[in-house]
Parts: sequence; structure tokens; C-alpha cells
Amino acid sequence: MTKPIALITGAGRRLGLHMTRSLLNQGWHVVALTRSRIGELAALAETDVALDVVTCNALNDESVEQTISLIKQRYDHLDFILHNASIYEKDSKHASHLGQFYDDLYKVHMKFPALLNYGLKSLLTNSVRPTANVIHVTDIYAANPNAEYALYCSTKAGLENLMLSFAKQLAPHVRVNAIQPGPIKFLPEHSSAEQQQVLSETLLPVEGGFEALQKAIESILDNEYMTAAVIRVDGGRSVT
Ligand SMILES: NC(=O)C1=CN([C@@H]2O[C@H](COP(=O)(O)OP(=O)(O)OC[C@H]3O[C@@H](n4cnc5c(N)ncnc54)[C@H](OP(=O)(O)O)[C@@H]3O)[C@@H](O)[C@H]2O)C=CC1
Ligand SMILES: Nc1nc2c(c(=O)[nH]1)N=C([C@H](O)[C@@H](O)CO)CN2
Repeated sequence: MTKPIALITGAGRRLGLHMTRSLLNQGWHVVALTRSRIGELAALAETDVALDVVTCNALNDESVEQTISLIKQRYDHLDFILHNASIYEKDSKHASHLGQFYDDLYKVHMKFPALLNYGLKSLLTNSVRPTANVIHVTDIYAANPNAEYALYCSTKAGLENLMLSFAKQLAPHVRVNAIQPGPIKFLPEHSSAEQQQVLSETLLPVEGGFEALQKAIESILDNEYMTAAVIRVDGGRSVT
């Protein structure tokens, strides 16, 4: 296959689904990793042969190993990995089993991206684009944590640090960067009081929406002189 190939984790909804659609529309072949093949992503795969939906659960080591093997069997190159999969929950929600919760966050935010980067390195170095790209989607909370989400924030900081190591390891054929989103899209479980509080602390007091992240992702893909960089897309929340 001569088409560029993108691998997106957490592709079943929200940003992952948005980027899957956007890259397909721009002529990419997309390998969409998701925990279960359902809903809009599954429906899209029925009509678009350029979409390969692969089920993978980052909490299951065997599932991750099998996914890496399957991708290496199926493809001879890879041009972009978007590390998007994430769990965003308060520590207090898991007070009775904090150790298990922390293990899960580590697996989704750090171990999964690290194993994909190592396991798929040979495909990335065979990119059909001038350079391959890996983007780690972190959070402004990686630099300035929200204490109620301490465990989440620390593993996002780990994801950002991994970006620096892989940028060093994989240069010059693979560029590795991070994006720190701010309030892009609230989850349904966020109360309106929580939402208003966050927006009152944001210079541009609206949700950014997935298009704002799409533009940042595309700017990295287009800019051959960017690696080891961190871009904030946060409406100015991080300076208040
Ligand atoms: N939304 C926002 O305002 C902000 C977002 N971000 C970051 O941007 C990225 C996208 O955000 P958003 O779209 O809201 O993300 P979501 O909270 O909607 O989660 C993304 C996806 O992660 C995947 N995921 C969760 N657990 C696992 C698991 N065990 N194994 C594999 N995949 C898993 C799921 O994919 P699937 O359903 O396909 O299985 C889930 O839908 C995330 O990395 C997030 O941390 C950062 C700051 C703010
Ligand atoms: N995986 C996710 N991570 C984050 C989300 C989210 O919805 N999913 N949201 C936030 C914050 O709510 C942000 O929108 C406002 O501070 C951070 N991380």
C-alpha cells in the first residue's frame, strides 16, 4: 500500500472518532484501535475500506501484544500514531482501590503508548511520507496538575516525558511531539457548575472543540522542522 497509514488509539468516540473521519477524508488509511467494535466507528468501517477497526484493551497485556503482532503482519509501513486513549476520573471516585486505578492509568497513558512506539518502530521508519509522526495527547494538567485528578495528571506527565525520549530515539526519520489540550470538550458527567468554573478560568471562555485539536495535529504533520515540541491548545487556561 502506498497510502499513508495512521494508527489512532481510543478511536471509538470524541476526538479519536473525529480524527479518524478527518484523516479518512484526507485520503489516509486509518487503523482505529478501540475496546469494542460498536456504534459510529463500526458503521463507518462497513462503508469505507480505508478504515481498519482493531479491538484492543490497553489494560490487557496480551491484547496489546496481539494488536502489535497483527499490525506488523498486516502492514509494511506506518506514517502516524496518535496516542489519544485516556481515562479521566477523579482519585476520589476510586478511593477504595487506588492501587488498581493507578495501575490502569499507567497502562493506558504510559505502557500502551510506549509498547506501540517500540513495537511499531520498524514500520514507522518505513514511512511513505518525508517523515513519520507520533503525537502524544497529554494535558495542560501534565505541567500544572489539578490535585483532584492527581493520579491522572502524573501519568499524563509520564506520557509527555516519554515523548521526549522517543523524539531522541527515533530522529530523524520519525518526529515525536505532544499536544496539551485544555477544555476542549466536557464529558457528560461534568456538572454545569464544574464547567462554568473551568470556563471562568479560561481566557477564551468557551470549549475549544475537536477542530481546535485537529488544527494543531495537522500543523505538526505539515511542519517538517518540528520534533520534541509541546503545543498547548487551551484557550489560555494555563496562564490564569
Ligand atoms: N476532552 C477534553 O477537554 C480534554 C482532552 N484531553 C485529552 O485529549 C484526548 C481526547 O480526549 P477525549 O476525546 O475527551 O477522550 P475520552 O475521555 O473520550 O476517551 C478517549 C478514549 O480512550 C479510550 N480508552 C479508555 N480506556 C481504554 C483502555 N483501557 N484501552 C484502550 N483505550 C481506552 C476509549 O476509546 P474506545 O471508546 O474507542 O475504546 C475512549 O473513548 C485524551 O487523551 C484526553 O486526555 C486533555 C484535556 C482536555
Ligand atoms: N480523557 C479525557 N481527559 C480529559 C478530559 C476528558 O474529557 N477526557 N477532560 C478534561 C477537562 O475536563 C477539561 O475539559 C477541563 O479542565 C481533562 N482531561
